[in-house]
Parts: sequence; structure tokens; C-alpha cells
Amino acid sequence: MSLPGNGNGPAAGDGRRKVYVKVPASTANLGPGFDALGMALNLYAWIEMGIADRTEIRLYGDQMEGVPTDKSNLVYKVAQQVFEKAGVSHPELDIAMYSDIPLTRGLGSSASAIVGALVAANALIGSALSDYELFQMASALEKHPDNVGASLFGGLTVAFWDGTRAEHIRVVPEDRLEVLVAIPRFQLATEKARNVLPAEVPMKDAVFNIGHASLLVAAFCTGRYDQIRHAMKDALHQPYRAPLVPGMSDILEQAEVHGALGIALSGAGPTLLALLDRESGRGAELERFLTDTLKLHGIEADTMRLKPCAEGATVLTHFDPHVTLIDNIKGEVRA
Ligand SMILES: Nc1ncnc2c1ncn2[C@@H]1O[C@H](COP(=O)(O)OP(=O)(O)O)[C@@H](O)[C@H]1O
Ligand SMILES: N[C@@H](CCOP(=O)(O)O)C(=O)O
Repeated sequence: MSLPGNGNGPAAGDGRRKVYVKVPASTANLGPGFDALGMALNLYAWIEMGIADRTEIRLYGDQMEGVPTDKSNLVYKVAQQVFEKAGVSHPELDIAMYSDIPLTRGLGSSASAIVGALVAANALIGSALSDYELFQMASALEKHPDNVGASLFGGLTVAFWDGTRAEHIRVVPEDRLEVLVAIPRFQLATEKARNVLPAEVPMKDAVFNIGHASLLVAAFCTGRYDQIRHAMKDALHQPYRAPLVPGMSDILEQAEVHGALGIALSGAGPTLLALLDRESGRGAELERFLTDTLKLHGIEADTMRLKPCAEGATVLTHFDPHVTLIDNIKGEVRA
């Protein structure tokens, strides 16, 4: 993480209660589990929220460019939905946010904002809503449950949302599973990457994905990581999205040769996500392969070595309301 220095706005502490929430990034789909599978990652956003006389939204960090600081902000709007559902009114909020999750890259920044807002607003009103209710709201807002399920509950979530109801089961991957992401230096809005998908797909492609997604979940549940290379194949979305990410097709074809257990487009892209076995010792080779292949296609990318995160969004009780959010986060990093 690269935290900014001090001088980031006034210290919270007008005597009113503040809540703090830490929420993980997520990778959705994992190849075949389109709109169904999501995994939380150890890359985070933090939200501070308090009731105020006048709304103020402060955004910190390099990942917030273009995010509004007025009442059109997603976090503010989602918080209002929580209050409305709980039957209370708090129109003015003091919100501070810091995030290490890159925007519009397929690592679930919007889901982290939605989940962080739901959990923070709910904590502010004494947890009037259950996690189940928050999950229903999150799925309806994001329109798919994969990222929000992972950010809310942590681990690997298997979920559906049928337009009115969402259900999920959480599985915690083994410790030896590692994640390598190559994040192209361009943004790809999820909406744009959904608009290239066909309205209907051939039955054979649907059958292909049901088999692969089911095998992938079974591989995670049983530790049969040898099956991941077969299971992470997809016919429903990646073939249509490949033209949006130059180099993606070559990477999907060859990453296993360079040490990946499996490879997929992360969410709607453009990030590419490889799973690897910590014991393999092939992370550096894989990292080179991903960045070199993207570069051959004219794409600069940054890599990150991550891990699945077992915990979902968490209300932090040790943050100090008398210092800034950034100082609290720095303290947490040191701890
Ligand atoms: N912390 C945040 N606060 C407010 N809005 C956010 C925040 N993080 C993300 N967003 C919104 O979500 C959008 C990105 O969502 P999306 O296109 O689905 O990409 P991603 O893969 O990063 O979720 C941003 O352009 C912004 O509008
Ligand atoms: N299942 C969705 C996931 C989008 O994830 P994001 O992190 O790119 O917002 C899709 O594939 O469209």
C-alpha cells in the first residue's frame, strides 16, 4: 500500500460516533463461474462513516480519481438505502475513504464500495439489518452476487441472484493457494465489458460452463488443485471479452505452461488473474510471462502477488476517532 502523508483533512472527533469498516477486493467468475463465483483478496478499502450536520466526503489514495465527493457518491447513496430500509433518517454524513483497490480493472472496486457502505451504515445504526439482508441489497445493487458476496463474507463464495433473491455458500481456500494479478494500465468499465456479451448462448456453451464451474468448486472444496487447469475454462464470457484486452487469448492459452494452476480474466477485466501453488516456486516466471505477453501486444501492466482473504468486510473497533482515517490505517499496517 502507498499511504499519503499527514494533513489529509480534519481529525474525526466532534464527539459523535464514527464507525470504521475494512473491506476486501474481490475477483469474480474465476473463469467459468460467470456471475456466480467470487473470491476475496488481501487488497483493501477502508471507510469511516459518521452522522453529521452537513455532508462531507473525503477520498484518499491514488485509486479514487474521478470518484465524486458530493451526494452522488456511491457510498453515500448506498448508506441512505440502509437507513431507508431500517426506517431511520440520517441525510447528512461524514465519510472518509481510502482504497488500494484499482478502479474499473476487474478487482471489484464498486462491490467494495457497496459492501463497505452497507456494513458501515448498518453498524452506525446498531446493526438493524442482518448480513443476509445486506447481501440481498448488495446483489440487487451490483446486479450480480459474485463480487459483493466475496467482499461481504470473505473466502470463495458460490452464489446466485435470480433478480429477487440471493443465496451463497462460503468456502475457504487452503493456505497454499496464491494469486498473481496482472493489471493493465487502462480502465475497462464493467458495463462496457457486459455490453459485448450476447443475449443468448448455445446450449453446448451453457453445458460446458456448468461442468467446468462445478468441477472448479469441487476442486476448491477437496483441495484437488490438479483439476484447476481444466476447470477454469470458460465459454460464456471470456471469448467475447478477449478483443477488449490485447494479449488475453495468448495468456489464457499458455499460462499453465509457465506455472499457473489456472488463469482467467478477473471479473469483467482487464486484469488477468492466475492461481498458483505457493510450493511451485514459479511465481517469478509466471509474472514475467504475463507482463511480457501483454507488452508484446502494446499493453503496460502492473503485477501484484496476492492471497485469498478468508474474512469479509469487518467493522474495526480499535480505530481511534480522534485521529484521521489515514493515521488509523497506518497504525493498523504497523500493528
Ligand atoms: N470507493 C468508491 N466510492 C464511490 N464509488 C466507487 C468507489 N469505488 C468504485 N466506485 C465506483 O465504481 C466504478 C467502478 O466499477 P466497475 O466498472 O464495476 O469496476 P470494478 O471492476 O472496479 O468494480 C467507479 O467508476 C466508481 O463509479
Ligand atoms: N460477473 C461480473 C463480474 C464483474 O466484476 P468487476 O470486478 O469487473 O466489476 C462480470 O463478469 O461482468
